[in-house]
Amino acid sequence: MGITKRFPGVVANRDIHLSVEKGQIHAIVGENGAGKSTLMKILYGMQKPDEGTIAVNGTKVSFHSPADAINVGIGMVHQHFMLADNLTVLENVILGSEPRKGGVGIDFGAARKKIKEISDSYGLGIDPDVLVEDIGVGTRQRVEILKVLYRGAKILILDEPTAVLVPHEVDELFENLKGLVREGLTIIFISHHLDEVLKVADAITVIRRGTTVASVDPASVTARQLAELMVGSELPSPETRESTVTDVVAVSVRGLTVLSADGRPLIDNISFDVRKGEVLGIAGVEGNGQAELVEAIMGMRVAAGTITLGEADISAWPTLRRREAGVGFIPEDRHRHGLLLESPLWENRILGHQTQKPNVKGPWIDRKGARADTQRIVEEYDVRTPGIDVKAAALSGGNQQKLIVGREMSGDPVFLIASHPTRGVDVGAQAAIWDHLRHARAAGLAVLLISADLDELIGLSDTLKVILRGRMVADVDPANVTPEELGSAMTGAGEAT
Ligand SMILES: Nc1ncnc2c1ncn2[C@@H]1O[C@H](COP(=O)(O)OP(=O)(O)OP(=O)(O)O)[C@@H](O)[C@H]1O
Repeated sequence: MGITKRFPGVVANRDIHLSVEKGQIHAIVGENGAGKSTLMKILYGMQKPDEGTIAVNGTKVSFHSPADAINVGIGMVHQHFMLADNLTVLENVILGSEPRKGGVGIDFGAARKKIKEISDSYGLGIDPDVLVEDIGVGTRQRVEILKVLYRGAKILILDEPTAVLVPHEVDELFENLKGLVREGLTIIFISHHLDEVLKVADAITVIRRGTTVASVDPASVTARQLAELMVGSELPSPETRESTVTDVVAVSVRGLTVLSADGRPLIDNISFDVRKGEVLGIAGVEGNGQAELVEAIMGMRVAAGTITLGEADISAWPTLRRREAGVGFIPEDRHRHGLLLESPLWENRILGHQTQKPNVKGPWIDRKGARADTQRIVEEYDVRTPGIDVKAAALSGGNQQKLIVGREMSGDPVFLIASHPTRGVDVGAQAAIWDHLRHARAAGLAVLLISADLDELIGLSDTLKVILRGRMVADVDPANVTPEELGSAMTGAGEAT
């Protein structure tokens, strides 16, 4: 009640009132920077509010750390899974809260029994003894949920839980969530996917500019009305109408192969062309080689095969030289590869572009040029920030993403690798990014698009390929495929063997 949280120059939460009923699925929606994550971090003890109170089951609580939140039954499932691949499900689940046997040693038997009980009673279908590296994305997410339940959570906070799932996994997740609330648990989740919110939520709270602006009954609103409540704009569509594909090959990849440390092919003999004015979409369940493909093309990973940009064989070039030759890169992990979180926005504008205009004049960094161009990106891409001197860490996730997209589309790249370009951005910003991509494409940009948002992938792509276990296994016509059909192709259903 009355939660307020200030950061220098911003009020992230202003007198927020949120009341979540036990046994319900409660969705939190709002545009980028509205204050959703801040509110969830406060509820999970990661941040302290400046004002306001939290009550759980009628009792006022005060959190100093997530441990305090867990103690009163609040658990959080983060968007980025935090599981160790080389451990089993059981080892991952008990990590940090291992049951002890007689004071020494871990009581694996007790842990296994408890995991089985939780899995059975909520229908999660989890085998405690498999290695995490051998299970798919949907199962990993259920393991994350189980991990939180194992610690006694009765209220689960999920941050954009469907971002990495294919359609049938989304349906499964929703079934699981419904099962959890039937057993009396409570779910709070953040999502930018309004149609999904309407499908699964019992109640919706809309946050705008730091404060709660509406509590909505999902049965009585449409996705369009919800979008209007959030951002005051209409729901966009990614659809690309006219083709701008030319005959000129911008990028040609031949026989690209990437091996793992133990010699397994992560990318197996992949070849394709991207022509000027073409968006080549790659559909695949996360972890099927997309990351390695992109890193190989960017020169961040050793690979066999050839990559030709225009007339030049760039296969042996370092990353910076590839960028200088006109390759733009919107990375999947914006924190690891996209931004220096502790540096101000204008320095982040220079990152990866430190040898290019407007960031340099002769041999020197041109601070004035970089600052002016950062200001331009902030305006053109609607990056909500108190200024260009704040640290990148101070921006909300969606606004960080807009900054990266703006930077990578600057300087007229000839080839853009866009990995999940609109992940975490709200519907309004998504429409703006789609427009920028379409314009650049019409002007001749070649784009390699990787996205878990299948509507986006189908809508923007001129050509669409499916990647599975490091190989391109199918070509799909984006004009005639539904997200459900594409989802099945991605999981290998119907794959000719
Ligand atoms: N550590 C921080 N320091 C300074 N400002 C911050 C910090 N964290 C968040 N903010 C600011 O608080 C506001 C709310 O951010 P928050 O991350 O809660 O938004 P959000 O609704 O989760 O957005 P998104 O959908 O983009 O993830 C934003 O203006 C953001 O810039």
